[in-house]
Amino acid sequence: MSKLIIAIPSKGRLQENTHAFFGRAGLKVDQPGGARNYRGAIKGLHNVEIAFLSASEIARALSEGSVHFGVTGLDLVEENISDPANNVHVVTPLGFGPADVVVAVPKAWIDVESMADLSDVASDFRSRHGRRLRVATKYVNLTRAFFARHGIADYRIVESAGATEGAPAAGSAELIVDITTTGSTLHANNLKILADGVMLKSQANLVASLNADWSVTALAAARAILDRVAAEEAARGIRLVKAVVDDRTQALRSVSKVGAIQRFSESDDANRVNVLCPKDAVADCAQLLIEEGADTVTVETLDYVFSRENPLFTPLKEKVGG
Ligand SMILES: Nc1ncnc2c1ncn2[C@@H]1O[C@H](COP(=O)(O)OP(=O)(O)OP(=O)(O)O)[C@@H](O)[C@H]1O
Ligand SMILES: O=P(O)(O)OC[C@H]1O[C@H](OP(=O)(O)OP(=O)(O)O)[C@H](O)[C@@H]1O
Ligand SMILES: [Mg+2]
Repeated sequence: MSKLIIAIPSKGRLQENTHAFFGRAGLKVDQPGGARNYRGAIKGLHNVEIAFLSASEIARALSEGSVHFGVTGLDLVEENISDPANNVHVVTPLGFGPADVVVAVPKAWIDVESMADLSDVASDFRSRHGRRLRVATKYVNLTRAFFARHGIADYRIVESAGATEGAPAAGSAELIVDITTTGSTLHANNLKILADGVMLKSQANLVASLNADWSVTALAAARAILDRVAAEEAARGIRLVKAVVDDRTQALRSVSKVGAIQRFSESDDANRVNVLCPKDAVADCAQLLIEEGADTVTVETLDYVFSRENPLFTPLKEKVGG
């Protein structure tokens, strides 16, 4: 029996939000011995083991199949995993860690605004200087693919491990490809993003490895985790709306137009309605119920909405067999 292994960021900007994400799903990540212990557990789930890794190590572990699930940035999935479509399955985006991978050039290049302009500069540069334009980046694979798509071949990649934005000023490259969120690092280094130079819009994702050992035990644990995650996700978009109306059947028909549905049959009071309503339609739903005779309509937020069909688990199960 092999446990389900989940890799979560041990440091960096995704760490805190990852703990919060599992917490919202009612899953408490335990790191016995504190931040220096690289193995942990989830309280109450005995067939789950947590591996604490850096965000880029998580992408590699998913690719190898040494972990079943990982939380990491889409940029790292696309950069560090060859043929991601056949090696990993993106379970769900997590709504945090937004960042764009972009092509940025010195602001002083006033007539370079697009990838087409850059293409011209690259050819000119080569004939004028007898060497190729240098692009500093750690996103080597993403850069190659993106530049090829724009027909740019006259360039050379200078691999950069950190402080990439400093490369043009330091003279080690002419332009860069890097990740940005607020843009303040680019701005501080007098760089601008090309108009069509956004290569990838990234955020943190829950990702499954297709190469891991998906034993019956691991798959059952995955289902338990994804049930909670899906239930929490569903609850965030839904409100419980309650009212007493003149005619329940007619009221339910009316609110079904805004997507509200009755989930529980009430035998006690023939005029009471309890409906689950999409969050954005709550005001319309309340209005319709008042038209159906309600004096008061109350709206409650929910912690979880569990369903027999799990939209996160079903596609995973299809991919890993089981
Ligand atoms: N402003 C940002 N800059 C860089 N990365 C960001 C930003 N916002 C979100 N991210 C995401 O966080 C991921 C990890 O970045 P972070 O710098 O936190 O990790 P790290 O601790 O440097 O990890 P590693 O040592 O593996 O590089 C990025 O790959 C990206 O997906
Ligand atoms: O657009 P901004 O909001 O300014 O953020 C972008 C910067 O943040 C990241 O560096 P990080 O701080 O992670 O340092 P690192 O390169 O050492 O990982 C990234 O590599 C950029 O340099
Ligand atoms: Mg970083």
